[in-house]
Amino acid sequence: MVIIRIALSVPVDILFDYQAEDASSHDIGLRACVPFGKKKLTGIIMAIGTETQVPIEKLKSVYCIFREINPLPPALLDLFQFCSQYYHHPLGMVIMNSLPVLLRNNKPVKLKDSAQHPLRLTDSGRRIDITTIPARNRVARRLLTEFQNATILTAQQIKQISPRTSKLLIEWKRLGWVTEKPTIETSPSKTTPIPTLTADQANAVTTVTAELERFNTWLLHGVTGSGKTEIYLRLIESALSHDKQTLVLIPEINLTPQLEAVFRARFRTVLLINLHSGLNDTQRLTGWLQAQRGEAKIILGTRLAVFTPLSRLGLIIVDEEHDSSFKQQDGLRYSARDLAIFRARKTNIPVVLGSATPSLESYFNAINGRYRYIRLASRAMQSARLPSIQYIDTRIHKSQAGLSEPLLKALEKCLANKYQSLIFINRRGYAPVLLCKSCTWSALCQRCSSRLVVHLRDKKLCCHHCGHEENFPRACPQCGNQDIAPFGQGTQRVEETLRAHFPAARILRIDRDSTRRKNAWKEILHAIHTHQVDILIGTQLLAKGHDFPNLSLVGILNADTSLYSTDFRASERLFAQLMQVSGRAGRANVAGHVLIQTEFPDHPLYHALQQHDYDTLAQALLTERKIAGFPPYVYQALLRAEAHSIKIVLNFLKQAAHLAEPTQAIELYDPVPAQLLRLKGMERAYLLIQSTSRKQLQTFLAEWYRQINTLPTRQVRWVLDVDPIEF
Ligand SMILES: Nc1ncnc2c1ncn2[C@@H]1O[C@H](COP(=O)(O)OP(=O)(O)OP(=O)(O)O)[C@@H](O)[C@H]1O
Ligand SMILES: [Zn+2]
Repeated sequence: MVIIRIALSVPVDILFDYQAEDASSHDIGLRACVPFGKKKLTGIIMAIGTETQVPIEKLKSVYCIFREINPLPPALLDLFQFCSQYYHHPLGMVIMNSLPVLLRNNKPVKLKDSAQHPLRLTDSGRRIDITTIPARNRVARRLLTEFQNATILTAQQIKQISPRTSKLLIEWKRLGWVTEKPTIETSPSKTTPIPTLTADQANAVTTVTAELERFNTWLLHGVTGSGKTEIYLRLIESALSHDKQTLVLIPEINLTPQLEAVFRARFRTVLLINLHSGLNDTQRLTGWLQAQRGEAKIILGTRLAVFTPLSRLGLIIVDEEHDSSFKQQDGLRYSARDLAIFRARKTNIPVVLGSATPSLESYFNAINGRYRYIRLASRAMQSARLPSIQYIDTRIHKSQAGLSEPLLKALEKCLANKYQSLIFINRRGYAPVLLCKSCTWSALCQRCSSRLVVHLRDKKLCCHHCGHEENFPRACPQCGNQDIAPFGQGTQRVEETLRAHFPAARILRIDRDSTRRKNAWKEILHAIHTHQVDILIGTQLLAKGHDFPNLSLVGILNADTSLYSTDFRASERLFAQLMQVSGRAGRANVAGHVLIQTEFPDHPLYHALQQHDYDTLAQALLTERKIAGFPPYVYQALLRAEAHSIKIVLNFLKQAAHLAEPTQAIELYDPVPAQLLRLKGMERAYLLIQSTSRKQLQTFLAEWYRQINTLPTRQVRWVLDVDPIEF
């Protein structure tokens, strides 16, 4: 009897056995559809055997095994296993949630488009003069133009240009203009000039390339504008020359257009896919399959892309490795950066973590020799220097609507010089709220323990935690006072003030609202690069990764709000963020200046920032952490729980704590309510567990997880959060 053992997306961490006479060991990693209770479910075959614990009369037969696409490779199955064990999350849920939606349902994959090979423009195709095609052949003209821009087009992309191209393409293939043959031609295109590496860059490239064949975690710590992207390009080029794939992980979908354009321009003949969260189901499946088949050579993506099957993986790059977006904040709370390191180790290939402001964890590992450490101390462009940083003491310089006189003066000067400037508003824990000054009533969200944020433009109050929206009240609901006004500076308020002050300036506000539309980012970036904008106003979205050559002045508002936070990571984050946003200034031929409004100009964090001195601050923070017993000196996990009332939650956590058998190596703390107690109508609390030994913590968690699962938890939702970064 042949038994297949399947991982299904159900909240119990076991494999399920089914009979499947036609199965063989080649089927491991394939999808199979099986009966499950009254339902049909599709899961992944993890093992094949001849024996089962299930009584024969209860053993059911598989409906079918889907063999139209290749099985998930063993290395990927290893990654899933590790992920499930390390984060204590059911294996089937780990796997199924990482797969493209079209692979999760009970149907075979329709391979019509995704199976077709992408087409590549040949040299003779490139030489065709577009004007030789009659103007009335609009489809032909558009298609050729697209090919001449991108060189490689997938079936999907071609279909988007026009659904009526098949005849045309048959003809073009016959003429030798396009071909299905993949190329491993890796010589970079001649059209974009390739810079000569700086000494620091050259050193980085040589050092890593010398060890492309084996696992190492490299921390590439280069100041803002030091040209880390160029290093990535050279490393990718090396990987390509061995016909290997590179996985590039980035924190934000907003950063992809810029990076994608740079990569495409450099590697015109190579298939690059972009697996971000904005794709539709078919696009995602297509890219995923091209990656699995090894056709896509460069895979660019956010967090989830770490789970892409890659048959010829040779290099992983994690850009902006310090960014908290790499950690998933619900469900399976994985860190894509940490999984990338695991994956690289298993595959025996290098993983490069790049940042101007490494996380303290990575920095700690680098100075201890666990990671290999590469530093880039200066900016890549000869003319570029790190910006000058100055503080505006807001106790002396009073401000109008948040903007002080010296900052307004500096903006004026920048405008006169025709340079761009950026006003950055630190939003963390600070946004404009509606306040009644006579009775101190403020507008609260009904479902979360948070204040509603004022959106001036559409006269709405919004909850930034659950998305709830309501209209402005006419008067204070508590005392009837009609004079209720927004309090605090949001991006919209600052925009209004600046517009009034500089009526001729072209001002662009960038926040979640203004970037939601499809292609919004592409248009914004285009506007900035073609200098259709004088002043940018934005929040965290603008802080990272961008390269705007003409940006000279950065003004920072509300930084102080994070200085004295209770979160032990607040200083690290604030420093990273300020260094990143300051780093947008003066990256090319214009000098950069940064002005920070603060009430605490003498704070050590600001001192370090002014000196661009990452090390002094990092060392100081590490010392603090060591004394206080915080990561990276200990390893942490949270048991997070939520229910309709905090009493139920705390009760559950106490029961769970009771089940635990802490050893000497494990510290178990009392349950505490979360800082944001109510979220989307649920009340939340957590319990902290920590240990100086990661291994012991894991052993403890595995046993404890098993026991918590035996508790009656009908009213409670709970999850283990390993290596939590938010409390
Ligand atoms: N060797 C070089 N010679 C001249 N210019 C270079 C060189 N390398 C990179 N540059 C240019 O320097 C600028 C900054 O490079 P890049 O955006 O890669 O910096 P970065 O290290 O990623 O910085 P950040 O961490 O701030 O994102 C870019 O405009 C890039 O084209
Ligand atoms: Zn809410």
